[in-house]
Order: sequence, then structure tokens, then C-alpha cells
Amino acid sequence: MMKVQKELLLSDVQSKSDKSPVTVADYGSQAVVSFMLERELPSKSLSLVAEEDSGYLRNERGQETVQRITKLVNDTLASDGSCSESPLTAEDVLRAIDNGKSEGGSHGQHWVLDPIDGTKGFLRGDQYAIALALLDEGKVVLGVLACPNLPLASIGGDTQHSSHREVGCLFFAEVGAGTYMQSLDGSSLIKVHVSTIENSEEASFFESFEAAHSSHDLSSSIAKKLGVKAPPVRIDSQAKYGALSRGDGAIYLRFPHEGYREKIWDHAAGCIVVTEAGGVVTDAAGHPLDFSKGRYLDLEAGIMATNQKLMPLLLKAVRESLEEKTSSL
Ligand SMILES: Nc1ncnc2c1ncn2[C@@H]1O[C@H](COP(=O)(O)O)[C@@H](OP(=O)(O)O)[C@H]1O
Ligand SMILES: [Mg+2]
Ligand SMILES: [Mg+2]
Ligand SMILES: [Mg+2]
Repeated sequence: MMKVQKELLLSDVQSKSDKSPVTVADYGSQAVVSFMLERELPSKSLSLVAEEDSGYLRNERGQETVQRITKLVNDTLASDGSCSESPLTAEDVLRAIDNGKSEGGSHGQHWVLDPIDGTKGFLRGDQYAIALALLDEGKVVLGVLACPNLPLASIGGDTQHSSHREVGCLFFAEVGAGTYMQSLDGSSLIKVHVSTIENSEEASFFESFEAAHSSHDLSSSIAKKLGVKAPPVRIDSQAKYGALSRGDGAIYLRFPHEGYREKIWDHAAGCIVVTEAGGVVTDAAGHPLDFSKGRYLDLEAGIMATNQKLMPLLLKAVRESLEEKTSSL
């Protein structure tokens, strides 16, 4: 994936109908994960709720892109070593991508995948994540976040100049069993916990790098009310949830612009990674996120996360800031 990030061509990037970007790496990652899940869970029929679909790839202009993705997928599976089967055809790859069309919901088990979360960060050479979660009867019971560019050392506040430059973190959480972090090369497994800060003035917060994804004005007003002194830590993708789960910062804020509908794959894995590390994730009204409603999350105004001590203060600051915003319109 990191090699693909470095060698991405202009022709590898397309624009979706909502103007957001998608790359051969997004499609390739979705095909690989879908293929692996099918292979590992042969006894069950797989229900996968995933971001991408083959629509664009199946039209004529998509042909070349499909070839590129098929090669990436076969190279990836071959380098994994565990795969003895013959190479996948373009049609196998398109079918694996389209496995992700499930509607999810409140019954049974559904896998939820964001093959590359933070595509804009991926294109910029910054943070991105591969996010996989499992829903059981509408609840997230398992979450895995791979963050290939996230430093193993803290990215919070004053530790930016740490001498440890090693990157690549894997976070995983299972309901009732806590959250663990491992380096992507497989060494150093540790149990992680959210920040224990109780004084909001000492807290720092994470938000989207892209102001189009989350209002930086609103978060700044909330931070001011809390007396937060540190500047915002702006990074792409659910790497924010990962960093929060190990206490790099104490607060996560996300306030999309009016009318935006959040998708479950943007939060399912991150949400359990943070809650199993002792944190709380809610919408702007303080309600827990409901992953049982299909591909979208129905929620009020935004998403926030912090530790249990700070949540009441954060909720109050968010309420006040939202009220001020409404009355100033
Ligand atoms: N206008 C918008 N407002 C809020 N979120 C948006 C958005 N347009 C795209 N997104 C979502 O924001 C995600 C990235 O979040 P972040 O800003 O935390 O990196 C994107 O995930 P993808 O990159 O998987 O498409 C996309 O689903
Ligand atoms: Mg996308
Ligand atoms: Mg996403
Ligand atoms: Mg994505």
C-alpha cells in the first residue's frame, strides 16, 4: 500500500459522483479484503458493507484501471505467501469489490469496510487507514484499524520531535477485551488506554485535516470554551481514533457541514477502538452512535469522543457552541 502511495499515477485517481476521490488503491484494498474474508470464512455467506463499487470500472473507460487493479491485487496476494490459488481474473476482482454492496442492518453479522479511509490524505502522502469492523445484531463487536503512516510514538502536542520515527500502527479491539496496538511489522504488542486528563485546559484535540469534512470554526469555538491551549492536531482518516485510543490527545471532534450524511464505515472500527480503550464516542447530542440503520449513520450535528471524565464538559461546550452558531444565522 505504501509503495502504491508513492508510485500513484494521475490516471490512477478518479472523481466519484460526490466529487470525492477514489484510487486504484481503494479498489484494490477492497478487493483484497473482500477476497480474504471470503477465503477465511468459507462456511458462512459473507455480508460486507464497503465503500466502493465497480460502477465506474465496468464502463469502457474503466478497462485500463481494472487491469491495473487486477495486477495490484494479484501482486499483493502473491507477496502474502498464503495464497496458492491461480491469479484472479479482472472479473474475479470486480466481483470481490461488489461483494461490498450489503445494506447491513440490525440483524445478523455484517463486515464493514473502508478500504482506504482518508483518500485525500493518501493522495497528499499523509495519514490514511484501512478500517474493518464486524457488526453483530447492529452492534460493533470487533474493529481493526491499520494506519501505515502513523508514527508508533505519540503524535500529541509537544512530542512531535520525538526521535522515534518508525511508522505503521495496527489497532484492534474486541468487545469486552480492550484495545491493543501493534506495529505493522508485527512486533511490540501493547494494550492502549485513552488519556486520563481531567482538566480540559490540558487537553488537545484531533480533527479532520480537510475543513470541508469538519468545521474548523466550530471546533475552535468549542476548544475556546474548554480552555484548551494546544493547537488542533489535524490529520486525515480514522488514524485520529487510533491516536485518541492511545492517549496522544484527549478529544476528537467532527462537525460536517449541514446535510452531510455519515457512513458507517467511516466510524465503526474507530468507535470500538476508542470505546474499548476506555473512551466514549457520541453524536453532538450525546447519544451513542447507532450502526444498525444500514449504510448510513442517523445522527445529530456531529461526532465527538473523549474520556469519561471530560465527556460532560465537552457535551456542554458543544451544546453552547451549536446554540451560538444557530442564533447567529
Ligand atoms: N463533505 C464531507 N463532509 C464530511 N465528511 C466527508 C465529506 N466528504 C467526504 N467525507 C468523508 O470523510 C472521510 C474522511 O474523513 P477525515 O476528514 O477524517 O479524513 C472520507 O472517507 P474516505 O476518504 O474513505 O472517502 C469521506 O467518507
Ligand atoms: Mg471515499
Ligand atoms: Mg472513509
Ligand atoms: Mg474510503
